[in-house]
Amino acid sequence: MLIVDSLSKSFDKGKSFALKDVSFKLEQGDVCAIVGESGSGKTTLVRLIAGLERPDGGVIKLEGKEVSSIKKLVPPEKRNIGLVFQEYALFPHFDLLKNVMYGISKLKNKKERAKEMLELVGLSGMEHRYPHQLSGGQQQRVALARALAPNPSLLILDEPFSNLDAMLRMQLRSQVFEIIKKTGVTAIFVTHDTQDALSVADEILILQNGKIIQKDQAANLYTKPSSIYVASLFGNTIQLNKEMQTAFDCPLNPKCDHAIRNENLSINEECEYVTHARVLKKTFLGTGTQLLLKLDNGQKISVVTKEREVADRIKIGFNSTDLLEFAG
Ligand SMILES: Nc1ncnc2c1ncn2[C@@H]1O[C@H](COP(=O)(O)OP(=O)(O)OP(=O)(O)O)[C@@H](O)[C@H]1O
Repeated sequence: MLIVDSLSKSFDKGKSFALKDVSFKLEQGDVCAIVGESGSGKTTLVRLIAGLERPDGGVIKLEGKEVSSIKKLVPPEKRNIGLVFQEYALFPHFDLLKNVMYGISKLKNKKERAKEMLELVGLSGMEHRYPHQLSGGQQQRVALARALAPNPSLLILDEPFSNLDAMLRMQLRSQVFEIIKKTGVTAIFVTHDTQDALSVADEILILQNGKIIQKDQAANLYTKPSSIYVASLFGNTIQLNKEMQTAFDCPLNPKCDHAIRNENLSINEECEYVTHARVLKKTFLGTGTQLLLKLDNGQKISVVTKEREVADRIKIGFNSTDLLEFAG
């Protein structure tokens, strides 16, 4: 459905690449999250797919047709791609119905379609309100209705929840992806929030310095990250370097790198590998406590525990089944 093949883009005459040799495919109905730190190339990738930039190399095909290459650039409005951005980009002087109708040029029954879309996003009855009369979450649902109205072959959502507070973000995230699944549209969702990505995407693509470093199903990315970097994107991870291996008395394969996830560390429980530690600092987080620990060999680590009451001296450990191993 979408094929991205060896895509490259630089902005300073080839001196540094914003994207380098990026290839992936999406099938009809796939929901793929693109995750990466600031500057990793997420926006450049979706701008290339949307036709807002021309690639320096590589090809993009949509529904079997070449839409981008060095030689060819099908304009954005001819790609049948729906876009939803962080800023809702609604017309303030149009009511909701007109805002949604705006995106539909080809369909005859524009009004019915716009009403249907507003109903889909849970805003029927509000057709004649103006954007300023809506909350941020409602405005983002209008933006989604507008993007879906022309029945796009691909929907791109670029950081759509960044402007919203945590509670609303969670609610809207599940509503939006329920709607996306209901319509069966293929979707690309750009985010720097790995929780967003894990909770909604079938597949996650990780970008680092303009390259794909892993593309996998959400559960696999969490359990089988390809590097410590990927592991640490999905939660607090403690690297088991030589000193840490000595502290826990767990000599590991020297040809590989190893790490353990914070949530797999046990406090004051029987484990295969244990050490003792002095608690230097306790910070109450509500759901648990963050501890700054000084292990008996002098290493300092920071961990989060669900315990609220923690003694000043503790036993800390983990089991070999929870080890993450990466080719060095
Ligand atoms: N129009 C441009 N001109 C020059 N350099 C650019 C341009 N657009 C992007 N870049 C550079 O390309 C690289 C990738 O940028 P991009 O905006 O794609 O990253 P991003 O992952 O979307 O970041 P963020 O999460 O901060 O939006 C960065 O080094 C950026 O400075």
